[in-house]
Amino acid sequence: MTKRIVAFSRLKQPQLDQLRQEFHVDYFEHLDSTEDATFREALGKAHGLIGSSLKIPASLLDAAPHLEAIATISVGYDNYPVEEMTRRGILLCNTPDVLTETTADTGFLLIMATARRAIELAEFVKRGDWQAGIGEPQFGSDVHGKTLGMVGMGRIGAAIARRGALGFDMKVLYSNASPKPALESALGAERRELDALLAESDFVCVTVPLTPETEHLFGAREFALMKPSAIFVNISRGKVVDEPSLIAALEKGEIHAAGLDVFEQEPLSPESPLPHMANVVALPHIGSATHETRLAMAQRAVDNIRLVLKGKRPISLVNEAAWSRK
Ligand SMILES: NC(=O)c1ccc[n+]([C@@H]2O[C@H](COP(=O)([O-])OP(=O)(O)OC[C@H]3O[C@@H](n4cnc5c(N)ncnc54)[C@H](O)[C@@H]3O)[C@@H](O)[C@H]2O)c1
Ligand SMILES: O=C(O)[C@H](O)CO
Repeated sequence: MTKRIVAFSRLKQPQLDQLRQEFHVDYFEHLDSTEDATFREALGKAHGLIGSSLKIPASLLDAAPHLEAIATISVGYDNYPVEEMTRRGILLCNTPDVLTETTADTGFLLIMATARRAIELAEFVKRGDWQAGIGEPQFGSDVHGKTLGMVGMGRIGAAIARRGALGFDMKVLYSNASPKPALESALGAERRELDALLAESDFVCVTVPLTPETEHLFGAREFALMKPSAIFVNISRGKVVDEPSLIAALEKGEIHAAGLDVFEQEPLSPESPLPHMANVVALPHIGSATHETRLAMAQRAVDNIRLVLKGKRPISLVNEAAWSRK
């Protein structure tokens, strides 16, 4: 029997062809909702599911009685019902490593663009406002030599810290679930409790996953602990931040500026004050969005699902417990 895969995100033709050589593929290039009737019908026969950027509720698993694995084209997996998948023996595979450096580049882009006001001042030139030499009203803040506070020192956190310490001579502080002695020796990084890190850092950069523990980790209390000159950068997930508290902190001058790739609601509503604030750089969740990296992520997801459906261990597995039950 040929196994069946439902693909619910855009894949390149060679990747689709690769899947089609071994499996029957129901391909939904643009799927807006898991309520779509044709999608649900295909899911009823599917052994594998591959895609990204869609919330998969636990109840959807009832519509997929033959499902063996989901391969998400992302490292983050907060929009999947991991516990319920494990209970049912369904594997969840993700795409770590292949996107680490690109996402770290985007994190550092936010640090630089926000500190040096690059977007705001590029708009100033575009509007024709550059009429004379620039002066203090256009000055930014230095990045080199400052203190970088990493909240989350995993793959992406470490890659941003490395850029800061080795490329920009920054002092690196970090808060992480476990100590990182190798990074302490290599980068001179120092571990801090979150409150101390917030009080000491010039840049606070968030790279934790979204979990019940990290949801709204940043609220009014945390922003009040930061320096008035601090720049806050979020490259992880929007829900790690209580957005009204961030907006209030920026408005009151409790912190100086913010660089944001992710938001509580995506796409960000045009009604949100954030993209209209001069001291905010807002990007549309492009952490990993380069041609090279998105291709590598999709290929990793394709490789993961092919392996699982052939009875082999995937390259990147989130729920080990589901594998050990096989
Ligand atoms: N903006 C984007 O496009 C984009 C791209 C890739 C990843 N991400 C996000 O970045 C996250 C991190 O990716 P990664 O590959 O670095 O993951 P990772 O698992 O390697 O690193 C996460 C780190 O956070 C730490 N952590 C967890 N809870 C914490 C807490 N409460 N306080 C301090 N540290 C805590 C963990 O110990 C771990 O070291 C992903 O889960 C995803 O949500 C966003
Ligand atoms: O988690 C991830 O991989 C990124 O957010 C891209 O979707």
